[in-house]
Amino acid sequence: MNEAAADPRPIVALVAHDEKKADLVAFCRTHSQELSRFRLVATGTTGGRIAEALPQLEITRLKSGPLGGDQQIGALIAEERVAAMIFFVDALTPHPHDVDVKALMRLAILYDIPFALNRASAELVLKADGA
Ligand SMILES: O=C(CO)COP(=O)(O)O
Repeated sequence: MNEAAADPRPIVALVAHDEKKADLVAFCRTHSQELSRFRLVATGTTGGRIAEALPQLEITRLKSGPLGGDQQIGALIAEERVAAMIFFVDALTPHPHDVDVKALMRLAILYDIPFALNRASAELVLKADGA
């Protein structure tokens, strides 16, 4: 993440559980112009899916969520480098790394960053961030 210092754009973190990845890709397609004004950082698989579908969007991929990617985004939040987070949550499936997800949300709350857990909220967050 050394390139972060050279990129002055505020970070938007993008995450989606497996069953919601297609929805997040669709959201990113609809809002690709607005999103390109931010530095996009995503968990591994989510970032891969977005990059594959929308190669024009520059995106930094961290580790996969269950392998520490959620915690890496949490660390960026704790370093006060994240302007907003969009996390499409699958509310119907249990996840083995649920503690990581909870920790990530806790940091987003603690550091008072706007974060959206579904599409309707993501639309509002993106609008409110001046995109
Ligand atoms: O599991 C996730 C969020 O908790 C997302 O991680 P991936 O993008 O690697 O699937």
